Amino acid sequence: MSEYTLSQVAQHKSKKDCWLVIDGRVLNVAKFLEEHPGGEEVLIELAGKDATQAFKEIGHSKSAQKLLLKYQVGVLKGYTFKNDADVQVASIQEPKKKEMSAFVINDDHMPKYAALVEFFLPLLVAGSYLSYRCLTA
Ligand code: HEM
Repeated sequence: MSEYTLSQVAQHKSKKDCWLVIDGRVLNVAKFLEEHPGGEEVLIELAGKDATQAFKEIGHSKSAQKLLLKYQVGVLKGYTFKNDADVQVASIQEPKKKEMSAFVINDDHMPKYAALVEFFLPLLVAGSYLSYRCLTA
């Protein structure tokens, strides 16, 4: 993946050649300008600059974060990613894994436990009631 300095990114600030940086990723958003739900103006205003803060302040969704990857043309020179260049992908996929493991626990253990309680609890109640009636008769 190519590396660019911020001054190299700054040379791409026209509507037809519109680059910006988000989280150390260099993005060419020229083809995304018209599609952006937040309008093209905000992107053009930040063209050639680091738009990380603005992007985060909006609270963009997970799908918006994934969309960043589609427009990536390189990485910012000197930017240190937490793990590796794909840290963003990893952090996007992480919640999915957590959802899956929670789902497996729910699906696997809880119903068995619940079935046991559902079966024995009424028997216990009925048994206790009958014993009480026999003893007090
Ligand atoms: C390549 C970079 C960007 C992508 C892929 C992107 C994508 C999106 C998407 C998919 C949405 C719809 C809402 C959501 O899913 O969160 C959105 C909304 C929006 N975006 Fe971006 N965006 C980018 C950069 C920016 C930047 C740099 C700004 C700067 C301020 C910005 C401002 C907004 C605003 C104001 C909205 C509308 C929020 C609303 O109406 O609730 N976006 N963007």
